[in-house]
Amino acid sequence: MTSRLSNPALNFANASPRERLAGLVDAFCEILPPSELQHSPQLQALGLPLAADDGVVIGSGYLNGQLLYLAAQDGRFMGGSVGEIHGAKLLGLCRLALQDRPAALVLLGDSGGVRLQEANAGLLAIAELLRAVLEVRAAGIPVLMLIGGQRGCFGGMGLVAHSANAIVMSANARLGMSGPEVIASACGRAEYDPADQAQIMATTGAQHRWEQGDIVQLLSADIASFRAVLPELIQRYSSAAALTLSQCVDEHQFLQRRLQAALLSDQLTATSCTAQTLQDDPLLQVLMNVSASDWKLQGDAQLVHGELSIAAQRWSLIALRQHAVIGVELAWQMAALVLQAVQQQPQRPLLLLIDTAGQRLRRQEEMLGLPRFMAHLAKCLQLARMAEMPVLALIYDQALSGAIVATGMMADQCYALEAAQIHVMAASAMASITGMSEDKVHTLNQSDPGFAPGVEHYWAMGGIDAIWSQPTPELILAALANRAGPDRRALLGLQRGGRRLAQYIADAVLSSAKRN
Ligand SMILES: O=C(O)CCCC[C@@H]1SC[C@@H]2NC(=O)N[C@@H]21
Repeated sequence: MTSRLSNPALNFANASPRERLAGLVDAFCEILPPSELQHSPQLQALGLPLAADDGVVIGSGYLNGQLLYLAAQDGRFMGGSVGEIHGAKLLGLCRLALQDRPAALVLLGDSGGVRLQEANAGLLAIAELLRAVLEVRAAGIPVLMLIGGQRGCFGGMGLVAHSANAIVMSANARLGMSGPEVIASACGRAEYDPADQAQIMATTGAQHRWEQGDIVQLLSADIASFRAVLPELIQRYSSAAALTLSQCVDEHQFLQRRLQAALLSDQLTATSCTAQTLQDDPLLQVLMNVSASDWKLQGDAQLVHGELSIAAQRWSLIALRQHAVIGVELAWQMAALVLQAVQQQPQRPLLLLIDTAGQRLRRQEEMLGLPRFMAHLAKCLQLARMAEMPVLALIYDQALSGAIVATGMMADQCYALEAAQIHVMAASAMASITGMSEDKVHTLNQSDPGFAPGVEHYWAMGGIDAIWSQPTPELILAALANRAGPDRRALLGLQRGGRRLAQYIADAVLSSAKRN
């Protein structure tokens, strides 16, 4: 008789993460099995439930004799959300994959994204995971995303899903960026009603994603169906795992057709931007501080782009202004600029100046697949870095959620001005999603480094390279000369004392696997 733990006939949505993994591969072996060391201190401090695996199971198994590394999120624990430990287990697994070269890395996404109770560490964990997944792919190892849980895959995990080589979903599952609660808390229930299941499925459900071409297979709900598609997918992507320029160009054209079909703009504004037109905009001060002359800039109310000189060096520039809100159009337009720079000026460094109020909270954005557009932008930035094009980011005002993960946090180095702020989401939405009172959220936002939007907390956690009082050409050129190699954010968080567990846990994954 098949034990319950390895029964592929089980319904994927109702099965636990360990049941899903045991049914998906042979001889699943868990790395970093449950222990009190994985209890989240932040959840403990808030008096919330704890899990001895922090809501994610990682390990290895075999399929047709091939070694696979796998991770399964537990949507039943804190919505499968990614906190410091949860994220570090996934990061450690990616690093282990780079070292051991399995036939594929298989992620079973079941998550609302950033764990809001660990907002700052969760946001950084997603940024690290997004980059790590692309590094696994760059090493020639396919990354496959399987979505069949009750939670679906949302927020930052929606970005991670779209950074994989392929996504498969069962018909019950959902994939998106902002869920109905988040959108309704910002725009009202008339925009998106959390009680309207039919509307939710039509907006983010697997059938809609399949019809749009966002996923490669639509499956029935049993674990066996997921198992059955893996060999062909592994084979299909084993010689085409890495991100390439032609893939990014194809994706860009595919998304352009989607924008055109929705009658949305795929045009970059050609209106010239001068000191006069930018008057009273904080962006102007930043530009004047770093570059005395020789600007060739165009743009509109949200996006300025072009080229300028910093000391003797010519730079490409992409600047978000006036708390720009990133929806599908703006994400696509920014990706167009990055691709253009990679193709036409690869020797020039790229400067990203960031002021964003986050992702656009609208139902239509979800229909059109906002996380796919934002992941495309992130992938184009990764492509630039892979092409040895230096990418520097400076947050000069606001930065929120997926919008900073897909932009500044994809740069080689990310700096911030003293007065800048980085948030995961607005306090009212945070309260409505977590069930905390708005007063409690405000108190935490004032006092708790895990929540507070001050950039000093992100510096202490390793997410910001340095905080500048004023940008100067000297600082920018020194940053360029000091271009970072592999992602050291977790290590910096440990060294600076603001985020100790991420590096410990990622290292523990590597060393515990060696002992097995
Ligand atoms: O589970 C859902 O239905 C929706 C989850 C919404 C996730 C929000 S969107 C902004 C923030 N970033 C994340 O990664 N998660 C939250």
